[in-house]
Amino acid sequence: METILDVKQLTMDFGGLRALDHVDLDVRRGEIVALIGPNGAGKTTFFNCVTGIYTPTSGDILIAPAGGGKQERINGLKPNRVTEKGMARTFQNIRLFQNMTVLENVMIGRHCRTRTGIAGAVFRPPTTRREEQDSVDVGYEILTKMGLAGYVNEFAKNLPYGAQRRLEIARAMATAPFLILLDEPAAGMNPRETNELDELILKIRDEEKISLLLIEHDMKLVMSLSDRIFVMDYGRKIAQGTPAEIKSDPVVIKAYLGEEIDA
Ligand SMILES: Nc1ncnc2c1ncn2[C@@H]1O[C@H](COP(=O)(O)OP(=O)(O)OP(=O)(O)O)[C@@H](O)[C@H]1O
Repeated sequence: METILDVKQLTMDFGGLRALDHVDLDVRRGEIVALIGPNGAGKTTFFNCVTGIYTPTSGDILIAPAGGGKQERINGLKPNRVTEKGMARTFQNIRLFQNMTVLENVMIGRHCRTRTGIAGAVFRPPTTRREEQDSVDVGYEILTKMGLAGYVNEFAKNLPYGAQRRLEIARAMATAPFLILLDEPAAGMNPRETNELDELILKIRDEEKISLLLIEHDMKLVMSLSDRIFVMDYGRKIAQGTPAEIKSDPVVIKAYLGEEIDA
C-alpha cells in the first residue's frame, strides 16, 4: 500500500518547550491510523503542524495523494492550502457555524473545491449558479451518508451533540479529501453515539475510500478501529504497531501507568 502521508522527524518547539521531538508517522492508503498518548503528549500539536496551523521547527511533512507519484513537502503551507491539497480535519472542541444551517455548514467545506470569487458571488453568472447547485447536491449526498439528512435546514446549534460531531466530519468530507484527521471524535459522546461513530468511520474508509488519522482517548474505539497505532509520550513517539502489539507493549503500559488500555 502506498504511503499518502509521511511525516519524518517532526520537531516543534514552543520557546523552551519541545512539544514534538523527532516524530515519525506514516499513513498508507485505505488505513485507519490512531495517534494516542497521555494528556500533553503532543498529539494535537502534531495535527496542528500537519494541517498548517503551526510551522514545525524542523522535519518533513510529505504527502502523495495521487499515490505512487512524487511526494510533495507541505511544511509551512497555510491551513486552507493544506485543505486544498486534500487533508481535512476536525477539532477537539466543536467548531461549527452554530447560526448557520446544517447544509450551509457542509457547503462551506465544499467551497474550497469551487472557483467562485467575490465577483462571481455578486454577479452570479451561470457558472456560479451551477457550482452552487453542485455544492448543494454534494452537500445533500454527504449529509445523507452521515445520517444527517433529517437535519438539513436546522441550525447547527439545535442539533444533538453526537449529530454536531458528525456534521463536523461531514464538513471535512465535503472538501473532497484523501485523508481526514479527527481530533478526539468520540469526546463527550455516550456509548450509543460512540458505536455509531465507529460504524461511520469504517464507512468513510470503506465506501468513500478516504483514509483516516485520529487522536482518541477511548481505547475501545481505538483498538476496534485502527489498522495501526502510534503512541506518543512527552513529545516523542514511544511505540507503533497493530492494536494487539500496542496492548501488550510494556513501554506503552508504563506510559499509561495504571490507566486501562486493555480495551
Ligand atoms: N501554542 C502553544 N504554545 C506553547 N505551548 C504549547 C502550545 N500548544 C501546545 N503546547 C504545549 O505542548 C505540549 C503538548 O500539547 P498538546 O496539546 O499537543 O498535547 P496532547 O497530546 O494533544 O494533549 P491532550 O490529550 O490533553 O489534548 C503541552 O505541554 C502543551 O502545553
